[in-house]
Amino acid sequence: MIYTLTLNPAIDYFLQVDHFKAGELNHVKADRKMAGGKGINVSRVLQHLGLVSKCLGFIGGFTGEFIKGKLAEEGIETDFVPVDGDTRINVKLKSDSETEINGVAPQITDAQLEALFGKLSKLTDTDILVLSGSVPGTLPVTIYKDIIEKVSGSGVKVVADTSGEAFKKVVTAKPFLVKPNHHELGEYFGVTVESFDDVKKYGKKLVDQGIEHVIVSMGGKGAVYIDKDQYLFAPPAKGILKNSVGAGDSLVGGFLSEYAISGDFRKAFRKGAASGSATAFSVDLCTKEKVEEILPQITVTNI
Ligand SMILES: Nc1ncnc2c1ncn2[C@@H]1O[C@H](COP(=O)(O)OP(=O)(O)OP(=O)(O)O)[C@@H](O)[C@H]1O
Ligand SMILES: O=P(O)(O)OC[C@@]1(O)O[C@H](CO)[C@@H](O)[C@@H]1O
Repeated sequence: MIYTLTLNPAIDYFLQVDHFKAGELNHVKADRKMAGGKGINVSRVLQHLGLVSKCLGFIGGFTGEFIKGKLAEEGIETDFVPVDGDTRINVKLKSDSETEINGVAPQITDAQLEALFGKLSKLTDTDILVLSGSVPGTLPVTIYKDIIEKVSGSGVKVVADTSGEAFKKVVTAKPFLVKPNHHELGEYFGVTVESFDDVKKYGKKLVDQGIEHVIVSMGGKGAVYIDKDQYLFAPPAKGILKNSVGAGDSLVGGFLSEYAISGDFRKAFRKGAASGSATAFSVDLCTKEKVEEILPQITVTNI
């Protein structure tokens, strides 16, 4: 079973405003509320691509009820730890440019954290655990590292997709796979990562630190896969950008949808890249039909 852990889920509140002006009254032309948070997005993509997964994490309040309802409507399994406060709302403002304002997490108590550890202790070597997104302020920034250390005896494969300090800490626990974007990779090493050579150089440094598989996503420039033997490039598909929110999660979801079945990294990387582009060209996260339409455009090459 694939488990996704979203410590900090959100309602993603998309607002369309014509020519947004800061400091003035703006009227919304259209809006949309989605169940969001990186791990939840991975589970939704897996569901769209025909794979079962289970969402773990902390959820609370009226916003949490909304998210649970949306996931139930889609038939996605969940096993959240309830918390007292309201799960956050993240504003995704689409106007002449895209602006994101991500909300603040509710309080998480020691007992609630223990309840999560209890669930994670049941995972086995046939499972994959995806750790995705930001860490709520009331949890230690080492939490993903702590989780990997706690589950390491079980043989569960851990995928990590986070940023900032949490990424720095989780890397030291050597997850099976990490998926930074090129900005996050640069931030980790204190450099600017722009070119493919930069991505290869710094991605390989993560492999040398003991991470078996590294995927660096580069938005509209595609993605690079690195392990100890090879560098692979997946180009972006051609299309009209509708929504970049969740493209990275779709890459992870698409990758796992193939890897969990065939164990073939090259095929999985291709499917992940197609899924990322499919989401970029969709209003919501990618569908199976959209991914299949895009797959022929993605030829993975050794670079
Ligand atoms: N404009 C685009 N055109 C084509 N493909 C895209 C575009 N944007 C993203 N993709 C595809 O999706 C993948 C993931 O995108 P990106 O690098 O933006 O992820 P991210 O920064 O982790 O995003 P998020 O955090 O919003 O999920 C890219 O590697 C690429 O394959
Ligand atoms: O604040 P975090 O946890 O880093 O990111 C959360 C988030 O921006 O990431 C997802 C897209 O990847 C959205 O669904 C969600 O709003």
